[in-house]
Amino acid sequence: MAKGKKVTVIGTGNFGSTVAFILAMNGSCHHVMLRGRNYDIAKGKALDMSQAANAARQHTIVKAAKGPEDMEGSDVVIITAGAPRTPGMSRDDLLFKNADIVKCYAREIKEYAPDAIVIVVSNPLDVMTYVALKETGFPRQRVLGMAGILDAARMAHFIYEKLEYGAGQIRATVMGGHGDTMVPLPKFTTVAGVPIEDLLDSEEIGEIVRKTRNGGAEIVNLLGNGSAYYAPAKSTTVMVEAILKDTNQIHSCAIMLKNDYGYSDIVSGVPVMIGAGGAEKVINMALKPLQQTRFKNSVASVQEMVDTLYKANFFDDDKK
Ligand SMILES: NC(=O)c1ccc[n+]([C@@H]2O[C@H](COP(=O)([O-])OP(=O)(O)OC[C@H]3O[C@@H](n4cnc5c(N)ncnc54)[C@H](O)[C@@H]3O)[C@@H](O)[C@H]2O)c1
Repeated sequence: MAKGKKVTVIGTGNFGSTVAFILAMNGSCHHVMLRGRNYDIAKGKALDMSQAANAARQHTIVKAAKGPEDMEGSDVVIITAGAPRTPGMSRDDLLFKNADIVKCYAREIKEYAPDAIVIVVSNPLDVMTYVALKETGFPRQRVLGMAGILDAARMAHFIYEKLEYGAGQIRATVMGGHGDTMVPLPKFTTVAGVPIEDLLDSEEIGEIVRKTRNGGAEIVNLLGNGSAYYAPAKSTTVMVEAILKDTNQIHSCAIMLKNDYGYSDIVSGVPVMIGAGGAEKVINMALKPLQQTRFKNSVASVQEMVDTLYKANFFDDDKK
């Protein structure tokens, strides 16, 4: 009998719990394994979600992992564990703290789920994806970061706010790193196939681009404690389902670049065809000179953080 699909979610905070819940509600896979620091909390959430799956008439069973060995047989592993930035903590402090967390879980994945496709969501996203790739030693096809789908969804929302029509029909495209230097691409954005450049003037589009870049921070400021998780979690499950269903659809994801857009050995967000093998293909689009410059700046900001890790001898294999 063919085995059912299994997805492990590492981290049972807001993001991890919501990802697991959506997978259970959609019946996206047979098993969801929740791996958290506190087994009782993971178990309580797993029971709650399994019971919700029954209410939703879905077959998905959610379980709590007692240890890393419970990741065995995972088709997909999602890393959501990450410490929040606390008062007095510098950006670099957070970088090292989360890099340590991702390193630790990446090594567990390498040992216990060596065939899995890894999706990283912990921030700073592009650097954490880089760390997961280096520490698992997996091919780049099997280590992806989630950000572009979320950033595109945010851009689509702000376009809808401006137009007041077309909700659900807006296809936005965002490239580059997940942060202030992300590159929203109005040129590749449409409403039911109509280019937004035909529907909005350049000032309106500029405002949408600024709002998209600030989309995460806006929610952080409103919540006062913690960051967004509904749209991020939904965006992550889009990637998981593309893998499990082998859709070969194109989504913007963070991936190690290999002669893509003129860059290599650095992670950034680009359009990727996702299927059963993970990133089946990177799609190289023709960018305008201004878009090329913005993408270059975005790559440079990720490179700076990666260089900080190398300078501190963070990687055991410290030859770059
Ligand atoms: N990629 C994106 O677009 C995106 C969007 C939103 C949030 N995020 C990131 O996702 C991550 C999780 O967000 P959240 O809202 O779930 O946060 P949260 O605070 O609700 O949960 C964090 C989780 O990480 C675990 N954790 C914290 N420190 C740990 C440590 N030292 N070792 C092991 N586990 C540890 C916690 O136990 C908890 O399960 C954060 O890094 C956040 O910045 C990314």
